[in-house]
Amino acid sequence: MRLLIEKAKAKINLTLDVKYKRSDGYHEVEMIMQTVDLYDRLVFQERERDEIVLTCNMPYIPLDDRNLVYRAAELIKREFAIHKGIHVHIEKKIPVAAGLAGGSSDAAATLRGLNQLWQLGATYEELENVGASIGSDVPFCIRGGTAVARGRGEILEHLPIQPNFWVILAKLPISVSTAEVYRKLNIQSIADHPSAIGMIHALKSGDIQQISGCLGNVLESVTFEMHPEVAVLKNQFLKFGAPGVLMSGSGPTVFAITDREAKAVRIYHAIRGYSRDVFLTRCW
Ligand SMILES: C[C@@](CO)(OP(=O)(O)O)[C@H](O)COP(=O)(O)OP(=O)(O)OC[C@H]1O[C@@H](n2ccc(N)nc2=O)[C@H](O)[C@@H]1O
Ligand SMILES: Nc1ncnc2c1ncn2[C@@H]1O[C@H](COP(=O)(O)OP(=O)(O)O)[C@@H](O)[C@H]1O
Repeated sequence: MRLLIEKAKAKINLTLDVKYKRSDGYHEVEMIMQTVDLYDRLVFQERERDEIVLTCNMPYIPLDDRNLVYRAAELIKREFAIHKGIHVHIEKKIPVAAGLAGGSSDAAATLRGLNQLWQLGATYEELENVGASIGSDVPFCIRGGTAVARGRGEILEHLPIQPNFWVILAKLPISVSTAEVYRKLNIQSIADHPSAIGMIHALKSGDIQQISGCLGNVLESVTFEMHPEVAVLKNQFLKFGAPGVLMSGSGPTVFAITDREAKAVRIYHAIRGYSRDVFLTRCW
């Protein structure tokens, strides 16, 4: 029985803008997405029987078709008419319901992993198309890196840049519903729309002050209103001297960026006094 291991990396949104609410209920977005080097590990092992079996190191993650890994495996089996069984062990490190796309990245890793294990020959583009039916963030997570995401998040423009800075992530012990945050967003009241083009220029320049100045997320104020402690956490990061601080996605994770290792380590230790889930990582 063959065995395969895939990393499923977390993402952050360096910019997140919402243009309008669409007639299908989704929001038209423009976001600069960036993978960071914090990842779940997925171990795939073939089974004799034609079944999907999930196990996970975290007790409260559903192991049935509510899990995005299960849905991804089911989908790829149906799409490619595969009648084989698979056991996927999910070793979670990415906090759940955090705005870091942990579930989406696990689903993307499942599509990549099974494509390889069963030698299906699907291209990244084909996997992105399959992934879009699982969730808006899944297509980006197939390739990761740095990309502009438009549409509901599934229309991707991959950017040939490799940003080089430290990312300190902190998540408070609260869960945020993405659907609820989008529902509560009042698009008319958005005063400051972040510029994806501005961020692309800043990333190309590599200047951390310029990158920091371009960070922006229109969902921040919605989540801050629902959970004021997230705004407090952002202010703590700023007090510790982080050049750029932003909430990722619909939250509640807040991240800080810096190009100096000593500063990153200092901020990491300082913020641990305010939040239990803190990670010192890099973008890739
Ligand atoms: C906000 C973002 C930013 O990257 O990330 P997270 O905070 O979830 O990590 C994404 O837009 C989240 O994408 P994802 O979490 O995959 O969303 P989906 O499962 O497709 O949708 C969950 C729900 O969010 C709302 N939704 C999602 C995407 C979008 N462009 N417009 C929406 O209105 C819809 O109500 C949808 O039913
Ligand atoms: N493999 C998975 N890992 C984490 N959460 C999952 C997974 N599959 C389904 N979920 C569910 O998806 C929801 C959102 O999880 P996640 O992707 O971590 O959040 P976010 O989109 O905010 O980054 C959670 O309620 C969780 O129960």
